[in-house]
Amino acid sequence: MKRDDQAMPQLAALEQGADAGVAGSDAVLSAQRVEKTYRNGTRALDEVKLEIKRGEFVSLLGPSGCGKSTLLKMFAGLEEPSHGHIRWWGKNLATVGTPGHTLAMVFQEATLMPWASVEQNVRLPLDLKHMARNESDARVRDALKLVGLDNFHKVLPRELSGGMQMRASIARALATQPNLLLMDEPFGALDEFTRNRLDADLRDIWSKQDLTVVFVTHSIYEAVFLSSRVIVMAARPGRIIADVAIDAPGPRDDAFRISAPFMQYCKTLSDYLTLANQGGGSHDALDH
Ligand SMILES: Nc1ncnc2c1ncn2[C@@H]1O[C@H](COP(=O)(O)OP(=O)(O)OP(=O)(O)O)[C@@H](O)[C@H]1O
Repeated sequence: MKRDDQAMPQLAALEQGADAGVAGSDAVLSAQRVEKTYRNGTRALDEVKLEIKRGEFVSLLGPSGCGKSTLLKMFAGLEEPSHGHIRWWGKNLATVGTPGHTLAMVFQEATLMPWASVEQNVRLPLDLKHMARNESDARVRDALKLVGLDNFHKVLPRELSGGMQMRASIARALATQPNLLLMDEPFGALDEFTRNRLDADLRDIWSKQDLTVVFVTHSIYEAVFLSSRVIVMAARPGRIIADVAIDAPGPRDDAFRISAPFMQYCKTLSDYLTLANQGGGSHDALDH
């Protein structure tokens, strides 16, 4: 496919990053020529090269089956690459969990214990670490406040709406004070209004903390609203076809959702997704 680096500067940047090879000192995550073939022969990922820096909010966007969840699971250490390797803070998985190098994952389902209160659910990972009660009390209180559930400590999950259950799930992750938060389509099952509110709150939480986020989504609008950078993937085999910086000035609020830059970014990502759905974009760019 013909390429035009003038029209698609982000692609040139993507390739520079990939060619740099060794992750920079502020790299939280780096995937170096990562491939994944499952036991049944499905080639889920092909030569993924990606570096994510401290403080970025990166969305993985692409059609069903392009390997977004597979890549996220590898970032969480839940799957191993068939080839290539992943580095966390420039090191191997053994460093994860050391101070300043902690990660947490939020899944599409809230996965709360139904018999336990919100507070007990959020405390669970801290109890598993045998954290002193006064410290875990403070962490649970702060995390529930951050997600807007301060008045719901004693409530059972079934008494909460889907959006509030997801808030509790995010609080459970935040209570561990992660430096890296991996989120696999956490708001995909929610109605649009609730999803927009949670997106706005998540963006707010991210902006106030030393937090790097990798977020899987199918939604162009959600990706543009949330992200500092969107990675577009295509399927069969799963691969990265574009790396788009979302450099929108000003606050990301409801006005941003109807602004000209927002629409322009959506158009750019939509063009890439069309290319992905047509089976194009083999580690390469859209023709303009
Ligand atoms: N455990 C597995 N064993 C075999 N194949 C798998 C496994 N997990 C995923 N796959 C396949 O790997 C490919 C990528 O799947 P993955 O779930 O990573 O894609 P995705 O982009 O997250 O899709 P979706 O948006 O539908 O969740 C798909 O073809 C999928 O069927």
